[in-house]
Order: sequence, then C-alpha cells, then structure tokens
Amino acid sequence: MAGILQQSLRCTLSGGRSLFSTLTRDATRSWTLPGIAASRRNASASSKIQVEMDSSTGIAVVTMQSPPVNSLSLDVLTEFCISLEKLEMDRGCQGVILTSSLPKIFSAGLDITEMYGKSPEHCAEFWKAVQELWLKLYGSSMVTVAAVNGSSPAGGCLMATSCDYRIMADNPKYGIGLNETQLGIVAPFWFRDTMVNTVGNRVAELSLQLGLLYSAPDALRVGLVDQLVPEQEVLRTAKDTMAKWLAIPDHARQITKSMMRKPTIDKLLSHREADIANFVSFITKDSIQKSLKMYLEGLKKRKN
Ligand SMILES: CCCCC/C=C/C(=O)SCCNC(=O)CCNC(=O)[C@H](O)C(C)(C)COP(=O)(O)OP(=O)(O)OC[C@H]1O[C@@H](n2cnc3c(N)ncnc32)[C@H](O)[C@@H]1OP(=O)(O)O
Repeated sequence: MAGILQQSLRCTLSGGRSLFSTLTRDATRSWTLPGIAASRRNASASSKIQVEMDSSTGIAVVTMQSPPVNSLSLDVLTEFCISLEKLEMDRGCQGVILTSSLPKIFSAGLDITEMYGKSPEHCAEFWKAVQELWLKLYGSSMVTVAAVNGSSPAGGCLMATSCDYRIMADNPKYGIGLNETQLGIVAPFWFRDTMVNTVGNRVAELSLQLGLLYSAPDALRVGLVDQLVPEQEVLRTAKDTMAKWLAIPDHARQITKSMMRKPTIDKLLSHREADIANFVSFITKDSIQKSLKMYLEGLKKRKN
C-alpha cells in the first residue's frame, strides 16, 4: 500500500519540490507553506505547519503551530498533506517526527467550527481532507514518530495513533483518546480500526463507547502510547527512537509496515465516497448540529 501511495504521490508532486523549500543551514532545510491559507480564503498568510528537514540524519520534524489549540481546520489539513507529500517524495527523508509548538497541547483534534453551521459541500470537502491526511500518514512509507507533548483528543489521537511509535510527555493532566461520543458524534470505522490496531478490540470498545480520554500514565497502561518521558525530553527521545528505527533495513521495514496496514487502508479506499456521504448526512442533521453547538458553548463556558 505504502508503495502504491508513494508512487501516486511521486506523480502528483514531481517537479514541485523547489517551490516551497529554502536552505537555512548546511544540512537542514526548513519550510512552511505560506500561500495555502491566503489563496483559499484571501486571508493573511501564516503557516500552520513547520517542517525542518535534517539531511544529515534523514529526519524531518513536522511541527503543528496553529494557535490556540492546533485544531485541524481545512487549511491545516491541506498544508499538512502537502508537507507530507513533499517529504514522501524526498528520497533523503526517511523519518518524520510529528509534534506541536504549543505548550500543553499536541492537537485538539478536528476543528469543530468546520463541522458546525457549514454547508453540505463544505462538510464534504472538509471530510475528504481528513481522509486524505489519514491515508498519507497511516500509509506513509517513512518511519513516523509522534512526539505527543500535550493533550491530544479525538482527531489529535488519530494523528498520533497513525504514527509508528508514540512518545508522550509524562504529565497526568494531558489527555489522549477518541472522545467523540462525548460530543454526541460517532468516530468513523477507520478511526475505530486505527484504535483497534493500536490497543486491541476490548480497550478500543471501552474507549470509543465511553469516549474516554486517558491521562498520560493510563494511556501508557492501555498501550495507547509506547513511552512516557519528562516533557522537556519528548523531542530528544523521539530523535533517539527514530535513529533506532532507521537502523532497520528500510525495504524490510517498509514491506512489513505495508503488510500490517494495507487491509485497514484498503477498507477506506474502497468506501471513500460512501464514507463522505455518510459523514455529510450525519453531521448536518439538526440533532447533531445541536450537540456540536452545546459542546462548543461548553468549551467557552469552561474558561469563564
Ligand atoms: C461523524 C463525525 C466524526 C467526526 C470525528 C471527530 C473528530 C474530532 O476530532 S472532533 C474534536 C474533538 N476535540 C475535542 O473534544 C477537544 C476540545 N478541546 C478541548 O478539550 C480543550 O480546548 C483542550 C484540552 C484541547 C485545550 O484546553 P485549553 O488550553 O483550556 O483551551 P480552551 O479550551 O480554552 O480552547 C481555546 C479555544 O479553542 C477552541 N477550541 C478548542 N478545541 C477546539 C476544536 N476541536 N475545534 C475548534 N475550536 C476549538 C475553544 O473553543 C476556545 O475558543 P475561544 O473560546 O474562542 O477562545
């Protein structure tokens, strides 16, 4: 699967690399995509995804930097996808570390305002972008490590569990899990499958039905994350871990990853349009819109 994905990515992006990258120092290239938000909404250009590629190690650090909570808006998803495509195309890049620039938050998950009060067409476009990012991350041929340096509910948890390995900051105040039912919404089958593939069926069933957010120690206990380290050591540990993964012969690791993940990816690929239609019909229901409204109001009230 990863190979197939990679091939199609190579076709999509061939020739586009130099458009976005700038050399900042000898072995390290860093880039952002300032034009995405601006061209979509005629808004001011500010990048939400920072990529720092170290060609001496073959490791790219992809940092979400979308205050206040790194919610996955359409702009963030689009920029994230392009950055991953670009890295997938780069033969010098073998590993991606995903992290956040925000204190205490990895990602608040999908941007609820993209699903509340929006047209069916907008919801369809948004959902397609969510699918696309998951396909790229879960199906990546590169080694992917999530450096979870803060809370990571719902779509944030999906991003982390789509990586090959998860290192989380050892802070019981940080929560991670698929809490969709708490919002009155239902995580789709590919969110569920990613969770099942990570923690097994029983823990996934409890987690999904109850919409559980696990504290960092509990997340380690149920296998939702692989390792806890002090907050200031999350990124360094991710780099050390990545070096170990990159020492494995790459073709053997890639084929093994593809073998493990292909059935899950194929399931979405063969039901992609139906999944979009299902999402749009569900999310635009009056009762679901009401639940989202109440949840958003609850978030705002918490602050006061
Ligand atoms: C078929 C349908 C399937 C759909 C699958 C859905 C997947 C999802 O990912 S749905 C999103 C689920 N996410 C959450 O439930 C997280 C909600 N947020 C939080 O719990 C907290 O914000 C936090 C723990 C992530 C951070 O807490 P804190 O630092 O205290 O920040 P605030 O709560 O004050 O939030 C600041 C600001 O951001 C807004 N906001 C938070 N999360 C989201 C979000 N996911 N989408 C959009 N906006 C979000 C929040 O409302 C505040 O806004 P203002 O009051 O305007 O400042």
